[in-house]
Amino acid sequence: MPSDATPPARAPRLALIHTGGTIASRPSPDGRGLTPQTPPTLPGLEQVQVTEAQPFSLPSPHMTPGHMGQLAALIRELAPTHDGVVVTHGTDTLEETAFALHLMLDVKVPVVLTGSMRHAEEISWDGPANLLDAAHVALHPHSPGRGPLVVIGGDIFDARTVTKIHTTAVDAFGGYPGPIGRIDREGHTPRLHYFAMPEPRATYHPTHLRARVEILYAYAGWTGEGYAEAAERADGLVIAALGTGNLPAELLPLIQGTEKPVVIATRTHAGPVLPVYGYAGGGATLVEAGAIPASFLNAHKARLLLLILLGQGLTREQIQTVFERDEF
Ligand SMILES: NC(=O)C[C@H](N)C(=O)O
Repeated sequence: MPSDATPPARAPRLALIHTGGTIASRPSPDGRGLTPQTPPTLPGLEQVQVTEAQPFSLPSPHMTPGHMGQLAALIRELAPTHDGVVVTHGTDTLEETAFALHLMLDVKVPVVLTGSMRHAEEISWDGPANLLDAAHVALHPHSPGRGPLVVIGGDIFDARTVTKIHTTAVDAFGGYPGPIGRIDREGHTPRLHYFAMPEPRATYHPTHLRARVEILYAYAGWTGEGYAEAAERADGLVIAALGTGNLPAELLPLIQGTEKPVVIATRTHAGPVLPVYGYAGGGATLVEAGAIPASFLNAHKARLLLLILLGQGLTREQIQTVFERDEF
């Protein structure tokens, strides 16, 4: 063989992990409604070597932090021998799994989550296009270093900010400030653009994911019903508070009396929690009472961060520092 002969480029290797969701669902034969049954087939990627795995097949409302930990372990195992990883997942809790992986995984190859809003027997079945887009994104040279990504309807989201914004629409995902990239196809050729450079991020290595963290949802007229019981049985609380992180006055003494970490997120769909109001229950008084602002994380992502930090054995003060410095 001549010495300058270049070996043939090897086929890209993609790990495709199925976990269930509508992308794997069909109407069940007994007429009970949609249930996960058959994982989708990846269309039109002949030159790619695909390894498939199905650690479980769940509707995503059945996902738990334990499943997320199992998925993270499987991705760690597959990543060294693959160029990219795609995870198919139900859309209801997809953002939670994406964020848990974001916090726990430091693999070098891109990890991309996708799902579908319509099932395989519907006319507008969006599974194949989302899966193909996700595979292209996972194997694209500009994708590494961005943490786990979510690809739906051609939009590429990061795990920190993505959220499900519609219960039925095909473009069901959004979040503030929006997609970090976009994938389209010119004929069969993918065209991918990112709108920003990758950023460094902190990862965590919890020894367990069993901490009990509960979410309480604030509303006008809440006088703290359910708070004492939740604070008693949980290891930490997250409150989906009002506006910039404010609560009715009755919550202030309850938070003052809680030793366990209490994180204040907002039920408002965009923007940070900021301790600016000084009336009883205003954000400034809650922080003074020891509550931890969730920055721009929604309540369910703040819950996962708190659960992971508790599982790593961090103290209340260390947890506060992670939230304060946006170390996620
Ligand atoms: N579109 C979907 O995947 C919704 C479904 N309920 C799930 O999350 O499993």
